[in-house]
Amino acid sequence: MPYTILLVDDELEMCLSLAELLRDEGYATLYATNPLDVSSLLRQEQIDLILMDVKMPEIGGIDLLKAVKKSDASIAVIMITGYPTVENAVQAMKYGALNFYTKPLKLPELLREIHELAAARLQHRSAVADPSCQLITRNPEMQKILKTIEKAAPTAAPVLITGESGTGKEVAANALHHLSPRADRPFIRVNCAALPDDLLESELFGHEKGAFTGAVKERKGRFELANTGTIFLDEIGDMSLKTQSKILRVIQEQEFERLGGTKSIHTNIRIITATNKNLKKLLAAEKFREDLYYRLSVITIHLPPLRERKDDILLLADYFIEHFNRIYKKRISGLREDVRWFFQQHEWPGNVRELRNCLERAVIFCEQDEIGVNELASQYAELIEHQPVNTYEEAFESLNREIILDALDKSHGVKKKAADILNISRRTLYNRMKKLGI
Ligand SMILES: Nc1ncnc2c1ncn2[C@@H]1O[C@H](COP(=O)(O)OP(=O)(O)OP(=O)(O)O)[C@@H](O)[C@H]1O
Repeated sequence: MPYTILLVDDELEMCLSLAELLRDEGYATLYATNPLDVSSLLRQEQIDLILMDVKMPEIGGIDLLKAVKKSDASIAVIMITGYPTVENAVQAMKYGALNFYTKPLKLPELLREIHELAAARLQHRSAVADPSCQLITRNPEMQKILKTIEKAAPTAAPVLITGESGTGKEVAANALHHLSPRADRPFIRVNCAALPDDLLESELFGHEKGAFTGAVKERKGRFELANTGTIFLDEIGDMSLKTQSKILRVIQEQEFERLGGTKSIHTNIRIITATNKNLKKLLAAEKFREDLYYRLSVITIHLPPLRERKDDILLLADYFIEHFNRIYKKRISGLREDVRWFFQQHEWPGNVRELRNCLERAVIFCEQDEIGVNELASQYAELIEHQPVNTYEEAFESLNREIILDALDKSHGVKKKAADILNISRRTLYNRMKKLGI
């Protein structure tokens, strides 16, 4: 998607000449001569930057700036005026404008600033498109979680992510980092369950030479390496009370010492934690410090298990098939109907990870156009075989009906949209609806 600039000025001439100039520079442009049109444009288009006149008859630029920032703080705004006053410039900066230009415009300066803004935004977008931080979903609960991630990301507030193993906690942590102003700083993950206590502490805080047998030279810990960036403490529920108290101190004082050291090391990091344990239960059993829990859970995100968001199963399946098609140079078009049906019935105890692994294997073994039972690992093939045969047709039909009705509901009855949601052609949708008597 190109970098899109919206021009808001009551002088049409000004809009047209700037739009042409910016288009020549490779940007997509839109313009509004009436500032009252801006809110609907913001809803319809993905706008990256607004160049806004300060003085307009319908609504003042400063009020419009406030409204824009309230609706989406990530949109950059540059104010332009023919009548500069110190008060206006101060107000513009106060409410989040990036700069304040006076007419006649110093074009080279303005263009340079726009190029820089566009480069940063496009780099940020490609980081967000990185699969390690892309949560694929169409589930309404998960959509709310994506909104929370977007809101929480620009802050430095600690985030606690809970959910069963394989639900995407690490992906969410990655997204939080990549959407934050720390995106180009380190993102350091530590699996707190993987190491015994002493080793974990040395891993987290580093050690001085001779701190313990085997510490032949000094070593920086993960907190030091993550300085100015984000540290992601995974499986926090498995951490000992002793290590918990040390983490609490880092949060409270933003300082720590290496093992065997006396010098305090100052650190500026954002902490994201995750666990698949029930921390409330650990609190009750006094296995997790309450004070630390409250420090870590300023923002909490709970990722539901895959069985509670069945509408994501086929979407994720298609996504993984595409992904592994690229890796293994295959051209598999999808799942055979009986496998699709089974995928929606299965409980997926290993959640998205299990689905991903299942499909990686299937793509490797598949020699046909679609993945059938034979390409699935034996445990799945057995499960499919043991499905009661007489109810299969019925169950399949009722499930199919449910999925189609759900898509029609989501698309407000627009069949083209429903077909897009289901990732099938409009003709296939019509045929299935006819067959099911919808
Ligand atoms: N919504 C999603 N979209 C795309 N990929 C996903 C999604 N959720 C999970 N994954 C993929 O599933 C796998 C497991 O996800 P992840 O490692 O984030 O889970 P987790 O909750 O951190 O698991 P654990 O508790 O075992 O560490 C990863 O390969 C990840 O890329």
